[in-house]
Amino acid sequence: MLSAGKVVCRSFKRVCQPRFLSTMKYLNQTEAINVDVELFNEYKFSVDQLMELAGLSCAHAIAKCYSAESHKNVLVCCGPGNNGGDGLVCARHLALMNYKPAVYYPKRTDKELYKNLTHQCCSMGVEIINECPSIDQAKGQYSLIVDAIFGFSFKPPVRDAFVPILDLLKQSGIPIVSVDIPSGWHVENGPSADDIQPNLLISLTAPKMCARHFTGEYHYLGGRFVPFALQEKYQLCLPPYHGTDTCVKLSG
Ligand SMILES: NC(=O)C1=CN([C@@H]2O[C@H](COP(=O)(O)OP(=O)(O)OC[C@H]3O[C@@H](n4cnc5c(N)ncnc54)[C@H](O)[C@@H]3O)[C@@H](O)[C@H]2O)[C@@H](O)CC1
Ligand SMILES: [K+]
Repeated sequence: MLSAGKVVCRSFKRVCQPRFLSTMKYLNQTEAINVDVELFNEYKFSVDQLMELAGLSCAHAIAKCYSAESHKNVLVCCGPGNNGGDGLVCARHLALMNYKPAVYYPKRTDKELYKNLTHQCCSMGVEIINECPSIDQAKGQYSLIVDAIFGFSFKPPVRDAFVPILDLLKQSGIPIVSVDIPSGWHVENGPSADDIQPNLLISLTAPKMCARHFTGEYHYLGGRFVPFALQEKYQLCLPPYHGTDTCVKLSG
C-alpha cells in the first residue's frame, strides 16, 4: 500500500502540479475581500488566528529563499492594516529563526491585537525604529526588506505618510519580500512604471490578480488555512502543499 501511495504521489507531483499552476485562480479585490469575510463569518476564524498562520508562512518562505546566515538583518515595514499585522508576526518568527529583524511601523493601529503583537516583538528584543531610515542607513544595516505595508485593501494613490518608506524600497536596491501584494501596486492591474519590484512575493490564501505581473525571482503561496470547501466554492485550484509545509513555491 505504501509503495503504491508513493507512486501516486510522485505521478501527482509530476503530472498534476503544473495543471494546478495553470488553472490556479487569481482573485480580484472583491473576491479577496469575500474570501476573507467568509473565513471570519462562516468559518468563525478570528483575525489573530489567521494572521499568525499568515505571518508564520511568510517567515518560512523567507527562510527558504534567504538564509539567516546570508541575510541576517531584516527591516520589516508594517502598514496600518492586517498586512502590517502579518509583518509583525513574521518579524517575531524571523527572530525565533535566528534572523535579526527590526520593525518600522509608522502608523500604529490602536487595537489590542496590534498592541500585543508589537509588545511581543519588543519583549523578544526586536528593535522598533521610529524614523524611516535613509537609503545609506538602510544599505549599511539591512540585507533584506519585508514589505508588509499594504495588502488587498489598498486603494491608490499612496497617502503622504507612506511615500518615504516606499521611496526607500524603490531606491535602496536591497532585495524586497512583499507580503500578499507588492505595496503600491493596483491589486488587480499590477504595477505602474515606478512601483516597487519585489524579489520574493508571498501570496496569501490565493494569489491576487496583480501577481500575474510579478517578474521577481521567487513566488510562494502561504496561509495554509483555507478550508477545502471554501477552495472549491471559489474554484481556487490551489497547488498542493507538501507534507507539513506552511508555504508552497509557485515559481523560482
Ligand atoms: N483571509 C485573509 O484573506 C487574510 C488576510 N490577511 C492579510 O490582511 C491583508 C488585508 O488586510 P486589510 O483589509 O486590513 O487591509 P490592508 O492591510 O491591505 O490595508 C488597509 C490599510 O491601509 C490603508 N490604506 C489603504 N489604501 C491606502 C493608501 N492609498 N495610502 C495609505 N494608506 C492606505 C487603509 O486605511 C487601512 O488602514 C491581506 O493582504 C493579508 O496580508 C492575513 O492577516 C490573514 C488572512
Ligand atoms: K505588502
